[in-house]
Amino acid sequence: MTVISQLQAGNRPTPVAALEARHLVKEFRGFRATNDVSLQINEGEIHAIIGPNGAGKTTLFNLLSGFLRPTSGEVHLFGERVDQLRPYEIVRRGLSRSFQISSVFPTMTVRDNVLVALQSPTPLPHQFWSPLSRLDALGEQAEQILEAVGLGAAHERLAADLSHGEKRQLEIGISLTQQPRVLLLDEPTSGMGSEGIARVIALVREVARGRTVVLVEHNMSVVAELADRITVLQYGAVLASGRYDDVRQDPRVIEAYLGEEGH
Ligand SMILES: Nc1ncnc2c1ncn2[C@@H]1O[C@H](COP(=O)(O)OP(=O)(O)OP(=O)(O)O)[C@@H](O)[C@H]1O
Repeated sequence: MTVISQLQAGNRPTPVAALEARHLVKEFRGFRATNDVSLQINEGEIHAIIGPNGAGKTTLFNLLSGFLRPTSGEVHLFGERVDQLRPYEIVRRGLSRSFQISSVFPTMTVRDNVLVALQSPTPLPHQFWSPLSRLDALGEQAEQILEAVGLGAAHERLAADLSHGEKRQLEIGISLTQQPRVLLLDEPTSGMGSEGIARVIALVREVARGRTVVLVEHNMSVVAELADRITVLQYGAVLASGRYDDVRQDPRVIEAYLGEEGH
């Protein structure tokens, strides 16, 4: 390494870890679904977690968001250890997630779905019993969120009548009600056609402004479009982690996963 390159490397600002896994292990009756996973997700980045079916992506998401307690290891959110906290306590600290299985109430309107989420006791418990003026303010907030996720024109529709893609947009809107600094998205484009996928890519870019996004995603062109860095899981362990263009050339990754997809 030359002096100049050393200086350049030295001058690079140290990235701030938004979310960090340290030697995470999760065992289900002796089976290791998560096997010594350490990874750092930097503030402001879009980070994709990929891997073949059964590689442990959902389990890792559940560990990062407090829906599962690790067998061993730690999770840190902005430097604070959170792996022993309950999911709502983690939400209060700035992490929110969407689910592969829909969290939308089908018999309510799109707007009411967002309103209910805005009134949930997290992150501000005193909002639960709100005076009417407070509800007006929440109504405005709901409209802004719907606008942001591209559902501004759909607010009076029943959630059940939304297309699959629109439901995913609404789910992202619901996650945004908690004003997360870190947003976890579980397969945001699953089951979508190319038009829906293009819309979700644009939406994720939009919501990623000023926040950190971690997504589990099977569609490699979506990953290539969106991710600053990726982590590849295999058999519960990290196979590779880094910039997409570097990781996709890793022969182990090509063999384990990307090769299957013809990339
Ligand atoms: N609650 C559980 N009890 C027992 N085994 C489990 C449990 N949850 C997950 N597993 C196992 O852990 C492994 C990882 O599962 P996980 O759902 O995390 O993988 P994944 O990468 O998300 O898969 P997919 O891409 O198919 O959604 C699988 O072998 C699965 O059967």
